[in-house]
Amino acid sequence: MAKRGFGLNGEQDKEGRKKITKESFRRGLRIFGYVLPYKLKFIVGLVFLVLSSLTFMAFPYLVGKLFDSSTGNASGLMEDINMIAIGLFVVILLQGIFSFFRVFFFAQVSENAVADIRRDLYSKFVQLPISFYEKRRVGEITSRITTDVAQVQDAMSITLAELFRQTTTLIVGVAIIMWTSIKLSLFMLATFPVLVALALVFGRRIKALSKKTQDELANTNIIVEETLQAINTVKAFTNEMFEVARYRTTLGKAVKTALSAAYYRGAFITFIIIGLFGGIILVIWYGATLVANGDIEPGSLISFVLYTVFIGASVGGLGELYGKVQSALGATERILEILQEQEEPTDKGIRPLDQTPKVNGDIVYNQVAFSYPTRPDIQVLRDINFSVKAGEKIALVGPSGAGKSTIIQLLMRFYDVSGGSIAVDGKDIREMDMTTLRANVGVVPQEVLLFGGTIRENIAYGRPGATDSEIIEAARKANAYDFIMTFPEGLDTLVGERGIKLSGGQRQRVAIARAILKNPVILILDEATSALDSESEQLVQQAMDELMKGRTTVVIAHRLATIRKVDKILVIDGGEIVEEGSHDMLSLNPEGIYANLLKLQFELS
Ligand SMILES: Nc1ncnc2c1ncn2[C@@H]1O[C@H](COP(=O)(O)OP(=O)(O)OP(=O)(O)O)[C@@H](O)[C@H]1O
Repeated sequence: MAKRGFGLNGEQDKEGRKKITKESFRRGLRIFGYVLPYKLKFIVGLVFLVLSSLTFMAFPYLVGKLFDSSTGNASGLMEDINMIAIGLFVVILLQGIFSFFRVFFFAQVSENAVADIRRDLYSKFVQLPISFYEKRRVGEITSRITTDVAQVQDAMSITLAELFRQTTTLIVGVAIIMWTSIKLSLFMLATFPVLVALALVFGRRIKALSKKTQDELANTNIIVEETLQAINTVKAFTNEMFEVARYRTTLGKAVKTALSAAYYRGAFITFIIIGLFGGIILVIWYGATLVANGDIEPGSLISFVLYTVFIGASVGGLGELYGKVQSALGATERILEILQEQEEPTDKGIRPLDQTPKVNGDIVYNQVAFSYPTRPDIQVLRDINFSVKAGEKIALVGPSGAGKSTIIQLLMRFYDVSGGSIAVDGKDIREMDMTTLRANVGVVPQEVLLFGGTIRENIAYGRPGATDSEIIEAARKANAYDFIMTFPEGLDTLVGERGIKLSGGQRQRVAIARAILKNPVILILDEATSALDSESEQLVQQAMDELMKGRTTVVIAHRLATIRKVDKILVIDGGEIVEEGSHDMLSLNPEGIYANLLKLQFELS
């Protein structure tokens, strides 16, 4: 299936950066809706930002005056060296204090706002329909909640403040130097910013190359991971040397890119030393001639040079920030795109299962046709007609890929039918409340995935809030209690990635216990394809029989021996019902697919 990336429209580059246009900026600002609840703190942070930026600008001025007073060129308050030095300390102290509060308040705003964004994204994720996930890679989706949100957080806390600080430095700095000496300012502005801009371009190239180096190194790691994970296969095919050669080739590429990055890095350092410092020397040289001619005071030259460095740094900083703003806009756009997706019409409140209305359990499929949204060109089901009365049990059998799982996915409204209708208790499920529908259906899937946590939590997932005795009762009925009690921690045994690994049959019994606890009217049993050993199989089967009692049940059967007792068997092939009837009836038709499947399984076993 073709997976499609998302959020990367024509205007975004490979790294997800967005061109800054008026429109993209306007849209990007929408994310600031999340700042609104914290606007007071944001404004306080902004005030501290202004204060810290302005005090910062007083520093070069005072240093110049300090120099002037030492050479007797100052007058008034600025005559006293000690006073100026104290003034400098005060400036630095204030700057330090202001910066602390700026960081403190902005962090409060960004941390809270970002947590709100994450919460909304996650809540959106779990409520989006399955079809949303079919079109996207999980990695891409999770990166919305991790990388993209982190970028927005950066933008709210650091980038915004830096943008403001650098712009103030630039504007106020240029105004002050202009006021100090127009001639020297024009000279400086004609040289220094150009050099800084050049350094910026240079820096970008280096960054791109280091990224390429990292990507190539990552490629070499993929080989290591792949081969080590499949080391048995590598050895079985005696492909050790083939893998070594493959690794060596990719490693060679990474070294080549790393070296060319190093070449640029070296050149960059040379450029900084010669170019940028050369630029400063030029400014000092021209300034010194102005001092010699009596055009400006020596102290002013010192302030001037300091302002020049500040201005240069802010020009460089703004260039960096431009890239960051672009990335943040791209990230914002991708986040907003998800937040605007249409979610499933499920209940938004938490309603306990026992307060959900119960259905009767009559199911009718009427001329159901279906194509998956990702593959509208392939018709997976056509003209499916069958009915199951409340409490009846039916089985779906047929070759792999026939459409059995699809039929039951439609019952849970993971997808809507493309044609025809499915009714429960005579009502089209599209008109039913989705939460009520799903709350009435219990599933024991083919591949049981347990959540990381205890066995108790995993069983209780069937009905959050179930009491201990209910959980134990469910585990007993599911034939799971005995094996659970063989673990020293019993129900508190951890399963999942960091816990104990349960066998296929054990996992199934936990899933059955979960379903028993849910106590659904309609039950879907998707038999495991992988064979269980006969003892485990018997325990699972007993548990399933217990679970089926009194429920409308649809079994997807792989082992025909288990479905002799069902009321009706539907044989599915190529998306259609090709045979229908009881076991006794179908097995009597020697030409029939069911009879043949039976024969085949009998011969195999
Ligand atoms: N999410 C999906 N997107 C697109 N096509 C799908 C999707 N899931 C299944 N299909 C296709 O639909 C057809 C029916 O698949 P389905 O899983 O319903 O078969 P099945 O009878 O349950 O098979 P099995 O017994 O192997 O589980 C197959 O051709 C499959 O490739």
